[in-house]
Amino acid sequence: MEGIKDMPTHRAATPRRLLMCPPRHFDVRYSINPWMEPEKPTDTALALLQWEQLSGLFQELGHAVEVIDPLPGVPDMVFAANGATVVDGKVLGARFRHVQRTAEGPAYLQWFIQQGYREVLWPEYVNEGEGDYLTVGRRILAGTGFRTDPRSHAEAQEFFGLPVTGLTLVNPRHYHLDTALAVLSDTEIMYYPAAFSPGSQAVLREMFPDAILASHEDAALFGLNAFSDGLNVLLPQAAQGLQKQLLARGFNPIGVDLTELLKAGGSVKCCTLELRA
Ligand SMILES: CN(C)C(=N)NCCC[C@H](N)C(=O)O
Repeated sequence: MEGIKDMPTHRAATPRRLLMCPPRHFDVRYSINPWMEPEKPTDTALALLQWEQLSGLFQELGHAVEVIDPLPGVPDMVFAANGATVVDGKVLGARFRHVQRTAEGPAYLQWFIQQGYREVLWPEYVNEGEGDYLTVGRRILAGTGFRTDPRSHAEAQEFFGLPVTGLTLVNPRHYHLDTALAVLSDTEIMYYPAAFSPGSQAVLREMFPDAILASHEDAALFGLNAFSDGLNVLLPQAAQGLQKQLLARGFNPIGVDLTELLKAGGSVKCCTLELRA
């Protein structure tokens, strides 16, 4: 079995600080990704209930959850992961590709300023926060292809002073990096190879030869939109195959029902912005 002897036998959760935004104004009124079908009904109360269950679970697991108030008129603001990228207490603001989400960038940035964050950058180029920037140990993986401008990758590298590796997404159903790849620990990831260009697949194989590879079925169920604290991995309930793979590697997979939010193309990770001190 590939590299199994090198895998950690004892895993531990580390407490995190997370920012979330309740979906009080949740709706699907426009379509900017293939998951969004505005003609289908949505249930805001159910979205809020599912979100509260996720937030409650994080707290039961020992994580601190901060909350930003949702603005009316921007129903996708629930997807806090898109609101910024925070590493070493530095905040790279988000500049959205689509006009429907433009107001979210300044709203999130203002929250950080009000909270006393001092190193805050309003970006020059489009980037959709942790939707496309995922931190693995002291490296950052950066998506492009649908949302984040590739020129933003150099901007992020310069701002954070950490190596940034660009990865190109090629399948519109995986329009953000965190729909196709999840970070499990400081050295481990899981991903869906077919979501990436051939060159980016080769880069991922080179960097993470022992990564968990998701099946087409699990990736299509948004199974890679997951949050890990190093032990517990919260992911969409339906992604059963990934849950088995995670168990076999010593993680504790926890299935979560966020089906209402999935109507807008988001799930566990999308709702969760990690505030890295
Ligand atoms: C992984 N993350 C953060 C996300 N995938 N975010 C969900 C964004 C959904 C929104 N309707 C959009 O299309 O922007």
